[in-house]
Amino acid sequence: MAHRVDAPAKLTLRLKVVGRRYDGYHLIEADIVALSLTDTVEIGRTDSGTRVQMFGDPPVGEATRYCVPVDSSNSVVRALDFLGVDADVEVRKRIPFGAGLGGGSSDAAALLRAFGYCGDPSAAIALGADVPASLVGGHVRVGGIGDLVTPLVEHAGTYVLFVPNFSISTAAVYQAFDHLGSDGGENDLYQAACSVEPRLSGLAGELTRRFGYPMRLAGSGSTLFVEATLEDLDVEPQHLDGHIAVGTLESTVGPVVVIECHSIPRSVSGDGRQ
Ligand SMILES: C[C@@](CO)(OP(=O)(O)O)[C@H](O)COP(=O)(O)OP(=O)(O)OC[C@H]1O[C@@H](n2ccc(N)nc2=O)[C@H](O)[C@@H]1O
Ligand SMILES: Nc1ncnc2c1ncn2[C@@H]1O[C@H](COP(=O)(O)OP(=O)(O)O)[C@@H](O)[C@H]1O
Repeated sequence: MAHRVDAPAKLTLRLKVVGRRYDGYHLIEADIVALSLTDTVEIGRTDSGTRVQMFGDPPVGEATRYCVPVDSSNSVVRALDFLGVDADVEVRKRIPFGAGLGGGSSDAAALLRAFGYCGDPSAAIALGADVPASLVGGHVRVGGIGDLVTPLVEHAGTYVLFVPNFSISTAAVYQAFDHLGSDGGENDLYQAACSVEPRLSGLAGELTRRFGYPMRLAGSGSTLFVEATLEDLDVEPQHLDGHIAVGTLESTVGPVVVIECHSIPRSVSGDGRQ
């Protein structure tokens, strides 16, 4: 019988780089919330080795189906290896990939949860920097390189995410940070992300002028976000999908997918520990 679990996206509300480790990884302090924007991971038994399939739910997830490999680099395949089990897994993607929303990490964490993983969340850092935070779920403070996770009092927020049609490499952003440092804002990676992808600052300026809200950067990008509703921004949703509302808008750097979603508590997004 198949077992189905949600894999929530995450939103980094604040990120400080506080140092660098011997191997070049960055030590961070970040506040992260789990979101009602989710992938769905369906796990079935197999008699013939692991099989992973990705499906994309339009309008947000469809590109992922073509762009995310299902080989040994896929976070789900890596999570099965980590557990030492085989399974037949179908992932329905709604979380845009490479957008700083932690979709790959969350799929891996969902799989660990589904198999009843009860080891130390920090050990799961081997699967990706955001996996320990995804395992704990809800509103958390993250330290170390992403491996030290402290649950925080739940934070109820509604957010509008602006997802452009370009992604930004996390590794390139951290590398740029080493040369540029921070501009002192709430996300230390903003200046570095804009240098790796110059379209980002243009888009942030354009959206700020259009909606009157200062744009915030999700993690290493490319998603920009505000704490507001689509109604506050006077944007009409074109598609309602459970706990999210989706629209699109044109910008000078191409189409932008607009998603309204809200934070979800640890009791439904993580391992439930308080
Ligand atoms: C910035 C954050 C904030 O939550 O998330 P994203 O916005 O990318 O989702 C994380 O630190 C990223 O998470 P994630 O994108 O999963 O990183 P990984 O794939 O594990 O690492 C990609 C690369 O980023 C660099 N890296 C990652 C994490 C870290 N603390 N220091 C680093 O220097 C390393 O070069 C690594 O090879
Ligand atoms: N299950 C997965 N879902 C999404 N991306 C994955 C997955 N497995 C591996 N990846 C790879 O991880 C990279 C980062 O994707 P993702 O986790 O969605 O973004 P981010 O790290 O920006 O939050 C992508 O380039 C993608 O090819």
